[in-house]
Amino acid sequence: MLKFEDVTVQFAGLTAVNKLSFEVEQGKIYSIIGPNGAGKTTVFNCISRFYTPVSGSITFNGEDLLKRKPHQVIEKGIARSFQNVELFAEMTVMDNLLTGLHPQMKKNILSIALNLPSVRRDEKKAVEKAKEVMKMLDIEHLAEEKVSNLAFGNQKMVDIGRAIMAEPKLILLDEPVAGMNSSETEKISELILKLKEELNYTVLLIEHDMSLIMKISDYVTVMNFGQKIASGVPKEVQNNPVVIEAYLGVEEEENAQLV
Ligand SMILES: Nc1ncnc2c1ncn2[C@@H]1O[C@H](COP(=O)(O)OP(=O)(O)OP(=O)(O)O)[C@@H](O)[C@H]1O
Repeated sequence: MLKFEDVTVQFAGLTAVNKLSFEVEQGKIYSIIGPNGAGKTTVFNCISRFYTPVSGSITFNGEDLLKRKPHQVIEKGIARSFQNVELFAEMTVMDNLLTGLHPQMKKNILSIALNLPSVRRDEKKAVEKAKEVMKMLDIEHLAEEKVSNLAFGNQKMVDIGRAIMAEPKLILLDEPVAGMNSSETEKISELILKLKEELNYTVLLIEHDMSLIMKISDYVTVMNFGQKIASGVPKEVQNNPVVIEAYLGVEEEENAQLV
């Protein structure tokens, strides 16, 4: 579904991503892990088209993603949540979710101004959809709360909910459980599995929480200093000495494990 081939990203002499190649298969949970500054978020920013690689190619369902602009990436079916929640703080949860609506459901300005029946019908559908998403996230009771009044864990839920509103084919989740407590983390873990198993989403996940990664990922790629240093199913990666060394910065005994 998503293919990176030899992708390199540089910022004024710093190589943030170095000849990175990987492929994400449809319907799987694919995780990218690595120490701070490894280049993980830069990978997401390339997919979202905020950054342009200096070389390499990125394709989505066979189409060259690098020819697309950020809003076209969303139209192609790729939505994301952000590491540092990016929401409209002074708007309600419901209104924030509505901003994530699939682009096809957004009507042109003229039909909105004329308040056409079709617009009213779509509005109703959109509100129903937002209610469904809130139910899935267990935040229905917060619908009319201002985002700025919410605890951080709930703000993250809304951020993920907004991405789900677009009904993406591929969802990019950047550290979805960072700053969450264990019950919130459990909720997100169940949600990600549900997205895959019930809604057939493909998930690309960046996360530092190793137990979550090991529990829900189908496949893991490990980055360090912009490069892929290992990849495989969770068990393979977990026992790989190169990975352990990258995380700990020191050689560990043979049977050392990440979790
Ligand atoms: N817009 C930018 N301008 C300059 N340098 C950048 C920019 N974006 C990222 N970098 C640098 O690229 C490198 C990779 O950053 P990136 O945010 O992708 O790492 P990361 O693996 O997501 O880290 P973390 O786990 O801490 O979020 C870092 O050295 C970072 O400072």
